[in-house]
Amino acid sequence: QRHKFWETQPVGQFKDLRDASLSEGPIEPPTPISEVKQEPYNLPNLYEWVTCDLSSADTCAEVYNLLSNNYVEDDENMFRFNYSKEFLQWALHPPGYYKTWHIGVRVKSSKKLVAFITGIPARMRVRSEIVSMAEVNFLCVHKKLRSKRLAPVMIKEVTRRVHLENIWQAAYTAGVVLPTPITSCQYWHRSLNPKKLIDVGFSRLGPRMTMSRTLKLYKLPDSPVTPGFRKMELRDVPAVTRLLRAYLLQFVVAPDFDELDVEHWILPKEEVVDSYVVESPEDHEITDFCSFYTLPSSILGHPTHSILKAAYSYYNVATKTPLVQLMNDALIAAKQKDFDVFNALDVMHNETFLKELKYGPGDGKLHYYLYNYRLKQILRPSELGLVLL
Ligand SMILES: CCCCCCCCCCCCCC(=O)CSCCNC(=O)CCNC(=O)[C@H](O)C(C)(C)COP(=O)(O)OP(=O)(O)OC[C@H]1O[C@@H](n2cnc3c(N)ncnc32)[C@H](O)[C@@H]1OP(=O)(O)O
Ligand SMILES: CCOC(=O)c1cnc2ccc(OC)cc2c1SCCC#N
Repeated sequence: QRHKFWETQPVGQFKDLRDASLSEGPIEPPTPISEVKQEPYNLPNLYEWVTCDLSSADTCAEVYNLLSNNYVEDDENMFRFNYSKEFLQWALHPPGYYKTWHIGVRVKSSKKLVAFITGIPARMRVRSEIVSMAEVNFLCVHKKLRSKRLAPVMIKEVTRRVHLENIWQAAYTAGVVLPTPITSCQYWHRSLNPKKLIDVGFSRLGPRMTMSRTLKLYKLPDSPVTPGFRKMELRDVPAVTRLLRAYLLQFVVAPDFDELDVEHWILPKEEVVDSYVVESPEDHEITDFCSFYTLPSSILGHPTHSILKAAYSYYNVATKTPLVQLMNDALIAAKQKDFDVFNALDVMHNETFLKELKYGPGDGKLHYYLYNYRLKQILRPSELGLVLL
């Protein structure tokens, strides 16, 4: 199919896939900042660019409402992601962020926010290369303005603003297939509240299964079983950083986190991100950690249920505790916090525990992309060490 916009972009093109002569690395060289377009791209007349300051409660509320009503829905329109305001501030204010990369489009007359796209800076490792990238996310055009080719303008504008900071690569995910995924991952879901998932129509009672038999199947202990399993604290940041950096080295693409990054991305934040460490009772060494983030979804058109409370597996490292036991404790911790479902992608070592812990495969796929960086061949999900929000 024709990708009229994406065919113009420095991304792996489908026709290149069989051309083994193409080398791995940047597709286009950087250009001098003076040659980067200095002024914003043209929008259709009725609209204007705005930089969204997420530290402003009013602007954050406008962004929240736009996404809450117009962001990603599953193919059956059963759910729509409902990122919270606190989550958006966390996701968009990492160390070194640029306010100018939080880009909105308003209607000139009414000042209504009708489109949004964001970038955050990230130091990424691709094989043995450390590459400064933008992580692009939260691309959203109001439902009433779809199919007007606004998305390519949003993408070109965030690209321009990233170029102005002398960054030439990006990473992003999408549920849609675009030129060209570096890998395609599968979502897996572990029921924590099977009755609610059946009520909303996501799950169905298995054949020869009663509701009570189903509840029993997914029942978990009341508290984590691993000795020394506790909430992560600020004092654990150095140890968790060491564990995570060593663990991520085995993957082809992974973030190059330092202690400041770990403090921002992994330290627990109420209703945003939860993380636990295993502190060995003998020598108080931190041997393992697990983490998950909170991303609720609106349940569309249900008479009694309006919100699905979903936890998403984030970064997990097990060096002494079996990974399956660590991840079962994560399930137990999430159930204690009243989550309805625990979701995980088949990235990193996740496929080693999914079936044993009673995850079921989802029907959606998540494709990962790099902008202006070619990989010689597509990766297996287990070669990917990156989770985007
Ligand atoms: C060096 C720095 C570089 C930084 C930039 C890096 C790249 C960052 C790239 C962005 C990464 C975002 C990651 C992210 O946020 C996570 S993926 C979530 C994207 N958002 C949603 O799905 C929300 C609901 N949908 C919408 O708001 C609209 O449908 C959107 C805005 C998605 C498209 O609006 P529309 O009104 O439905 O469509 P037109 O305006 O008429 O435009 C059609 C063109 O847009 C292409 N399209 C459609 N969906 C796309 C998607 N998810 N990524 C990229 N491209 C996408 C499509 O292929 C076509 O191009 P083609 O003709 O070539 O095929
Ligand atoms: C019960 C299992 O499904 C989800 O948790 C869920 C929730 N909200 C969504 C909103 C938009 C959406 O659009 C793709 C999917 C979901 C999904 S399934 C894929 C995410 C995961 N895991």
